[in-house]
Amino acid sequence: MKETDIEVKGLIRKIIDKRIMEMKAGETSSDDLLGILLDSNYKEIKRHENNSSGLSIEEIIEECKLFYLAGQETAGNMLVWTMILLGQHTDWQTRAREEVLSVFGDKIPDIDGLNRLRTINMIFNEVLRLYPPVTALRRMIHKDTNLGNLRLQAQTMIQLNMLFFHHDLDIWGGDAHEFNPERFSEGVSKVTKGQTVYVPFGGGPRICIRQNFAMLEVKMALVMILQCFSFELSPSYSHAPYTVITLQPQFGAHLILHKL
Ligand code: HEM
Repeated sequence: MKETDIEVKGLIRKIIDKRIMEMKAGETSSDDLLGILLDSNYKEIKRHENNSSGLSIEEIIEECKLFYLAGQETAGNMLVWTMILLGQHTDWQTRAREEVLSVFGDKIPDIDGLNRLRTINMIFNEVLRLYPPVTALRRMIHKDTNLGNLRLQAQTMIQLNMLFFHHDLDIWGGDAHEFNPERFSEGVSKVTKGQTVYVPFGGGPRICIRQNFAMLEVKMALVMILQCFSFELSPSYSHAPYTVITLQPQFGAHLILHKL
C-alpha cells in the first residue's frame, strides 16, 4: 500500500511539474481540474507575494488523489453495474433507449435533455440501491452516546453498512433483492417515506460533493452507449459482487454489444 502510494504520488508530481513548466512558459492550462487548481493557486501565491499562502505541491497531490479515487472508481462502477443490469433486464434497456431516442434522436446529448430522462433516473436509483459503489459509511463518535440499548464511547469508529438499509424487506418490500426501477417512479422520498435509508452518496455534512456531477457523467456515457449499441450479458458472465474499496463485479462484466 505504501509503495503504491509513493508510486501514485510520483506520477502525479510529474504531471504537475510539467504543467507548472508550461504555465511558466506562458501556456494556458486551466481547461481541466488540475489546470484550474494550479492556475488559481499560482494567482493566490502571487497576490500575497509569498509561498506560504495557497496550497503546497503535497496538498495539490492529495487533492488530485482524492478526486481521482473518489470520482473515477465510483462512477465507473456505477456505469458497469448499470450495463450488467440492463444486459440482464433487456425490457428496461429497451425502455431506456426509447426515452433516449425520443429526447435526443442520434444527436449528442445536452444538459437540458439529460435532466429530463425520467426512466434513466429511475434505473440509476435502482442500480445504486442494489449495487452502491461505496458500501459503507464511517463515522467517529465524538461524545459518549446512547443508541437504543448500546452505549457508544467517544472516539469509537462506527461503520454503517448501506447494503443492509438498501436491501431491507421492511422498507423496500418482498422484492427488495430484485431489480425493479418502477419502485422509484414517484421519487426517492415517496418510497423511503422520508427515512434516511437510501444513502448511495452518504449523508449529512460529508455527503458526496459531486453527486450531481456523477449522475450527469454516467448518464451522458449511458445515453451515448444506448444510442449506438444494444447489449446483453454473455453466458460467460459470473455474478460475484465483491468489495475492493468499491463494489465491483469480481470476474468482470462480460457483455456482448451489437451495433445498432
Ligand atoms: C456514482 C458515483 C459516486 C458515488 C456512489 C459516491 C459516493 C460517495 C460517498 C458514499 C461518499 C461518503 C459520504 C459520507 O461519508 O457521508 C463520498 C464522498 C466524496 N465524494 Fe463521492 N461518489 C461518487 C462520485 C464522486 C465524484 C465523481 C467525485 C469527484 C469528482 C466525488 C468526490 C467525493 C469527495 C471529494 C468526497 C468526500 C467528501 C467529504 O469528505 O467531505 N464523488 N462519495
